Amino acid sequence: MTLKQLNIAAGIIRNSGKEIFITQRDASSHMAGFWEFPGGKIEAGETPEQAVIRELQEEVGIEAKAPVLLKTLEHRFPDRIITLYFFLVEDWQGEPYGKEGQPKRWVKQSDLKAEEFPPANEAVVNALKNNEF
Ligand SMILES: Nc1nc2c([nH]c(=O)n2[C@@H]2O[C@H](COP(=O)(O)OP(=O)(O)OP(=O)(O)O)[C@@H](O)[C@H]2O)c(=O)[nH]1
Ligand SMILES: [Mg+2]
Repeated sequence: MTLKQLNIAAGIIRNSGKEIFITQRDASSHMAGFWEFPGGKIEAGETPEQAVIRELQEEVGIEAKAPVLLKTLEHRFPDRIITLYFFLVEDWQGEPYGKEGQPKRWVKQSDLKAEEFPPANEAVVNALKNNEF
């Protein structure tokens, strides 16, 4: 069996009150119903940074400025292997919203719950909860 290999860039959008903007994955998508850091697939010819900037425009309607790469990790799902690039975004223009109609909320960093996110997010969510970033 060959597993799909995907490269994903996601943005951890954090405001000055240490709240993080998260969105809920569509019922028809992989990891449906889980909450996520907005983002998506890195396209051919794009850097991870270019991809996170584009995805945040498309999904939540902001212009991210100077995203900072926090963590890169690989996760094997039953049907795919993904490499995730997590960026911290603390500077942006616009107000993030669910541009594709997806539910969204701001959550205090300390109130994040790893079990609400796909399993690949566990380490980064726990690091945020523990104030490592
Ligand atoms: N955006 C995002 N994706 C994540 C996270 N954690 C995680 O495992 N993923 C997985 O990474 C992949 C992201 O792909 P996506 O569905 O967002 O891709 P995309 O925005 O390019 O969507 P499209 O395929 O509809 O164009 C999915 O398999 C998703 O389950 C996360 O925190 N944010
Ligand atoms: Mg996406």
